[in-house]
Amino acid sequence: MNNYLEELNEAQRDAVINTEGPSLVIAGAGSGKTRVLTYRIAHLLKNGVPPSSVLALTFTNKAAREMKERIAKIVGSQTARYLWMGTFHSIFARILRSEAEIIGYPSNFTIYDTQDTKSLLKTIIKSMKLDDKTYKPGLVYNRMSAAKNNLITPVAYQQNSQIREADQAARLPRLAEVYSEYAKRCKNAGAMDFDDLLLQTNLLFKNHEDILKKYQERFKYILVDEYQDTNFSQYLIVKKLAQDHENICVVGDDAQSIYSFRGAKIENILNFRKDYPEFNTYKLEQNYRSTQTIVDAANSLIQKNKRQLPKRVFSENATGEKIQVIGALTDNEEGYLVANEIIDMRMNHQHRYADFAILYRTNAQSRIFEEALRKRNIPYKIYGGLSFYQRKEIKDLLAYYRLTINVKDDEAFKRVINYPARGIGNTTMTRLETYAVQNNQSIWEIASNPDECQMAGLNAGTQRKVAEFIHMIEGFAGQLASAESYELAMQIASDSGMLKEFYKDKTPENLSRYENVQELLNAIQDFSLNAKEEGRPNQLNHFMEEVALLTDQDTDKEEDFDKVTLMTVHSSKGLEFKNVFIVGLEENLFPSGFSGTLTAPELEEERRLFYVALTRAEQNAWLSFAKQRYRWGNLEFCNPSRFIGEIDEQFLYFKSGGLQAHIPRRESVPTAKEETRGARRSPMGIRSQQGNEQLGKRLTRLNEASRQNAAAFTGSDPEEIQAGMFVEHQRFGRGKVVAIEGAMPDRKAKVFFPNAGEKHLLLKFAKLKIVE
Ligand SMILES: Nc1ncnc2c1ncn2[C@@H]1O[C@H](COP(=O)(O)OP(=O)(O)OP(=O)(O)O)[C@@H](O)[C@H]1O
Ligand SMILES: [Mg+2]
Repeated sequence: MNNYLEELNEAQRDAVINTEGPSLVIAGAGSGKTRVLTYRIAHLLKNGVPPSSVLALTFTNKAAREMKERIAKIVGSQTARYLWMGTFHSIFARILRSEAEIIGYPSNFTIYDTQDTKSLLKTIIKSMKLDDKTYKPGLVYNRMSAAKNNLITPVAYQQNSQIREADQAARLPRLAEVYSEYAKRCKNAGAMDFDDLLLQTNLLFKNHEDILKKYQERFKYILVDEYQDTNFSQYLIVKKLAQDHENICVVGDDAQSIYSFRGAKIENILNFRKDYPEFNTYKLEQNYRSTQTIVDAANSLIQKNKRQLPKRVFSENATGEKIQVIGALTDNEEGYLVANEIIDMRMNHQHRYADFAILYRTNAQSRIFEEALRKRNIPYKIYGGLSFYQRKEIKDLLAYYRLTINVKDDEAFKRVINYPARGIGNTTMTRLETYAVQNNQSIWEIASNPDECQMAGLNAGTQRKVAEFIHMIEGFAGQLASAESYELAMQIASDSGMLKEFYKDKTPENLSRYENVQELLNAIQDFSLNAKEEGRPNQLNHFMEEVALLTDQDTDKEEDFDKVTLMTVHSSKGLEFKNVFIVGLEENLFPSGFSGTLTAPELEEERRLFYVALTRAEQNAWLSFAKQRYRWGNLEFCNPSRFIGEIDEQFLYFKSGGLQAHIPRRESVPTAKEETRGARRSPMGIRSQQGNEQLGKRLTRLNEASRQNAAAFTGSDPEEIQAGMFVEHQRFGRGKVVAIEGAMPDRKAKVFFPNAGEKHLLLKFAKLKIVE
C-alpha cells in the first residue's frame, strides 16, 4: 500500500513526514497519536532507513505487535520484523542479555515478577527478624521500587540522609539494609526484577561509555508512545540514547497520565522542552474515535482539572447517543443490568460481544460481572487480575523451566524443590538457604555440592533426596541447547512428576489445573511451530523470555475472539471499543480512597483515569453505580461518584429512575422511560460438583480432541504445494500461496492469509493443507 499518507489529516501528515530532530506530540485521546507514530516509522522505512536503526517503545507488547502488523502492511513483513519495537522492559532486557557479562550477570538471568520479589522480601524480612506488620512486603516493595526508578542504588540509599530520615519517620529504619540484602540475593541468584531492568540499563550506559556509544549509533531514530507515563529511569535511558542525533519523537497526553503511583512523571513532558529547545510540536485536535457526545462529555469533565496543558479536542463523527447512567440498588443488580444492556444491544443493534468492554477501578469488581455474564451465557475474557500466568500450577511448572535455564534462580528453586513432594521439608530448605546467604552463594551452589550440604547440616538421607533433585534438573539443563522448546517442556512436565500430581486426586480443581497446564503446553507448542516456520530460535529459554515480560494486556489468546472484555481502567489505556461500561462509579471506589483522604493531585489523577475510561468508547458509553455493595466483607452504602455529576448534564441520560436524585449535582430532569428492570437479585451461582467418573471422561475427551486436532494437520505433502494454490494453516486459517522458494528441506512458501497477513513459512514444518 503506497498511499498511506492519504490516511492522515494534515496535522498528522506533518508529524509523520518531518522525521528529523526532536518532535513532541501532546494531544487529546483518540486524535491519532499512536497512528502518527506508526506511520512515521513506516515513512522512515519507505525512505530507506534500515529497520534495525529504529527503536520504538510502547506501553504493552500487544501495542507493539499491532503497530508492527500495521507497518508490515505498508512496507512488507520482511522489513518490519527487524524493527526494535516493544516495551521498555522487553527491549532493554534484550540489550542487557547481550551485555550481561560486563555488569556481572549471566546472559540467562531470570526476570523476577512481582510475586517473586515479594516472596524474597518476605524471606529477608523474616531472616532479619523484623515485624512484617510494619515491614509489609508490599510497602517495602513500593519504596524500593521508587528508589530504583529514581536510580538510587543500595549504596546511594544507605548514604542518603534524607531518605534515611524519611524511613525513620515511616518507622522503617532498616529499609536500607533490606534493600541491599535484596539486591545481594538477586545478584547471587542471577536475577533481576522489572525495575532492575531499567536501573541496570541506566548503570550500563552510565559506566560504559563505549556501550552507550554503540547503541546511540545503532538507534538513529527513537519513538515513544504514551510518553506521559514514563518514569525517570525510562526518561533517562531515552535521553541518553537520543543525545547525539536528537531524532526523537514522543507522543502522549498529559490528561491521560495515570501511573504516578508507579513513579510516572508528567514532568518528563516539560523536561522534553528543556532538553531539546529546538523541538517541533504538532497539534492534533480532531478525535476520530468517538461520537461528538462522548468527546464533548469527556472534555467537560477533564476541564475540572487545574493542572493541565491547554488543548482542544473535537469530533466530526456523528453526534451519537447520550451517555446512559444506570443506578442499581445493589452490586449484584448492577451486574444484572449491565448484562441485560449487552443482550439488548446485541439483539437490537447487531453488535458482537467483542464490541463491549466493562471497565472497573479495581480488579476485585470483576467477580460480580463475571457471575452476571455467566448466568446469561455471555462469553467474556478478563485481563489482569489473577492472570493465566499467575496461577499456582502454571507458576510451578514455569519455575521448573526457570531453574532449568538458570540453576541459580533461588525463588524457582524454593518453589519446586519439594513440589511434587520429595520429602525435603522446610527445615532442610531453611538450612540450605541460610548457609547460601552466609556464603554469598545461590542455593543451588550449596545444594549441588555434597560437602557444602553437609556443612549446612543436612543428614545423609536428606542429602540423597536433594542430590536426586539436582541430578534431575541437571538432566533437563543439559538438553536446553539442543532440544526444541516443546519437546523439553513436555519432558519436564512429566519427569518432574507434575502431570501425575493432577491424576492422583481427581477433583474438579485438579481437572482445571490439568487443563491450565495443558494450555501452557499448547502455548509452547504454538511458539515452537511459529519459531520453526519463521526460522527463529526455538529453545525453551526463548519462550520463557516472552512469558517473563507479559503485561496485563498481553494475555490475549486466539480463541478470545468474540467475547466481552473485562478489565481495569488502567489496562484499557490506548485501546478502543464500540461500547463501554464504566462501572462502580461510587465515591470511595471511583474516585478511590477513603472519603476525604484524597489530596488534590490524587483526585486529579482519579479524574484523568475516568477521562481515559470514557474516551475508550467509540459509539456508546454507560456509567453505572450501586447503592449498596459488599466490600471487605461488609455491606456498605454508597454514594454515586462525583464524576457523574461533573459531566455536563446535556450529555447524560438517566436510565433507572429514582436513583439519579442521589447524584451530587444541580437539578437533573429524569428522562428515564425504562423502569421495568426491577431490583431482581439473582441467587449466587452454585458450582456444580463433578464426580470422578465425569472427570475421567472429560480428561479423555480433552486428550482425544488435541490428538485429532494434531492429526488433521499432518497430512500435507510439501512437494505438491505451488504458487496460486489455496491452503489452510492450523492457526492462520485459509490463505493463498503467493510464491514458492528454494528446494526441500528448506523449501519456503510465501502465503497471504486474509486474517493474519503475509507469512513466510518453511514447508517442512508449516503443515499446510491444500484446499479447493
Ligand atoms: N486521519 C484519520 N482518519 C481516520 N481514522 C483515524 C485517523 N487518525 C486516527 N484514526 C483512528 O482513530 C482512532 C484513534 O487513533 P489513535 O489510537 O491513534 O489515537 P490516540 O491519540 O493514540 O488515542 P489514545 O490517546 O487513546 O492513545 C483509531 O481507530 C485510528 O485508526
Ligand atoms: Mg494511543
